[in-house]
Amino acid sequence: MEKLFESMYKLIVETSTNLPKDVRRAIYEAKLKENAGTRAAMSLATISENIRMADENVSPICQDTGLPTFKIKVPVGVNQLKIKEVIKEAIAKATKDGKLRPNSVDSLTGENSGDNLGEGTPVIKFEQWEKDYMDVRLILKGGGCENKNIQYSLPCELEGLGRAGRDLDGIRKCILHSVYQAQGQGCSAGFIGVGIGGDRTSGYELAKEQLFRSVDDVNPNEDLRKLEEYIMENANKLGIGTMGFGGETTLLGCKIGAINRIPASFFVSVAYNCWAFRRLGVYIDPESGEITKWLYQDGEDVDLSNPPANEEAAASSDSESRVVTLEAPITEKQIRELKVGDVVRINGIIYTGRDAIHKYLMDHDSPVDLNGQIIYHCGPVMLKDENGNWEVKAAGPTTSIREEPYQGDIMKKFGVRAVMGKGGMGPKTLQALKEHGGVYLNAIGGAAQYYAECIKSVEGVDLLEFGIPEAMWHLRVENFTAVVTMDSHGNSLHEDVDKSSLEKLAQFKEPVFK
Ligand SMILES: O=C(O)C[C@H](O)C(=O)O
Ligand code: SF4
Repeated sequence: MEKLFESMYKLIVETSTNLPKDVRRAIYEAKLKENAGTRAAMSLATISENIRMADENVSPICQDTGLPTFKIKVPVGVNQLKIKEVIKEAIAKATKDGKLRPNSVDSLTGENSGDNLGEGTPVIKFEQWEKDYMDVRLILKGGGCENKNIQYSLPCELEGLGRAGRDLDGIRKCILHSVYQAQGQGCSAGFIGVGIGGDRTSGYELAKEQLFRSVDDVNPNEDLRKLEEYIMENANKLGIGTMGFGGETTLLGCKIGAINRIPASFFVSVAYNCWAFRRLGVYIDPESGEITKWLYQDGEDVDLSNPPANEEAAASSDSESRVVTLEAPITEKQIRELKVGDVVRINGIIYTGRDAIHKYLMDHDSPVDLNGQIIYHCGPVMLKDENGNWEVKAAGPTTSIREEPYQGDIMKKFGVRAVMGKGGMGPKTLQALKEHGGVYLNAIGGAAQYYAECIKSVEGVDLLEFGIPEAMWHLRVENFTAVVTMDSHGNSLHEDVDKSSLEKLAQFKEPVFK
């Protein structure tokens, strides 16, 4: 198996940088459905451009590597311990090469291991089979969408939908609800894997297993096939859309599996995956360790640049949008002029800050003067070049709602005028934006290459002891584009989309599957 290391390294790099063909086709279909000039069309154009750039740069599609998870089938007698060792080496090398973000963090101390290895990381699961080759699959599922996974215990009461009973119709309601509750926070439009039955653990396992099905396969179980079709058709009527900006496509794929349960339990488990659905697979010759076939790469190759990604035209033809240039330090007057729907282009310095920084700033001084500044919720992939200078390899936004308990207080304490991330924030932040004079800017989640290109230099870093993703990076940007989705006048696009999608959800209250 002397070629196994090379094969595993290739699988990891391809999975992180090259979106599979079946996923590309689903995104292409979504693009065709959106009207030119809408925020959804503009976001999908950015996403498409990002996919192209990741390919070209052989760099991560999204900065979040997730918890790399391998599912491996081996012929009887193949040494699984050896395979595990080789995979770990390949993961460490891919991290060192900037193809993965160091993402393995000690849960108690917060220390980042730096190489994606540690207790429980990566996840490697084996099964034996009768075939004479190995099947190795890898999924890189990021944290934002992982946090939107949900498990229902039937019977239950669901917002908008009422009672969900222990039958196919109750399952239908849970799945629709799972899409509603994710809103844009898991970087919609998403793919869902649903597991019916099992216990809390095996139910989630089954849900994740569904994500390894090809997007365009057909469920062999007739009831589940009908349910998958129903969900695809109707979840897309919720109007959540790309990034939760509203639009025609909210869901790109739905795969459902069922296993037995015990009489007292009835779980419906949903694994939500963002549009950056990075999962690939290979067949491996167990003698040489060589790749004999790539999976998910059959079928038509779509051209995602078609229709062309003309963002400028899209932004200006949207009657709601004006384009405003921002450069810190920003005054309260400038901020109060911004309204939900405005497109901003940022030039100058922005500072990253995510979970560790927000917690830290609550009871410490800031290492830099944040008065009038912009905080970017982002945990980038960074590498040092041969001269010892930091280079940005990927830098899309992270889910902002995690900072909800801190954000308003921090803006007021330090005079921050704008925070940028994705998925929006809640009522506490909205209130603070109003009182203090601030805005929330929504960048396109997962567009890590697209934004990395807007970063012209790394001017400094503080609190690097928190690890690369959690440090405060000082970034000089040019034409960094985002949309105002919460303003200083009490308006929130996220609140509006949540409300209208809940109303739409209620239209699915009546039984469909008897
Ligand atoms: O950790 C990140 O960079 C982002 C995360 O995947 C998220 O969606 O919030
Ligand atoms: S930032 Fe968005 S696209 Fe990237 S892993 Fe998180 S949920 Fe997925």
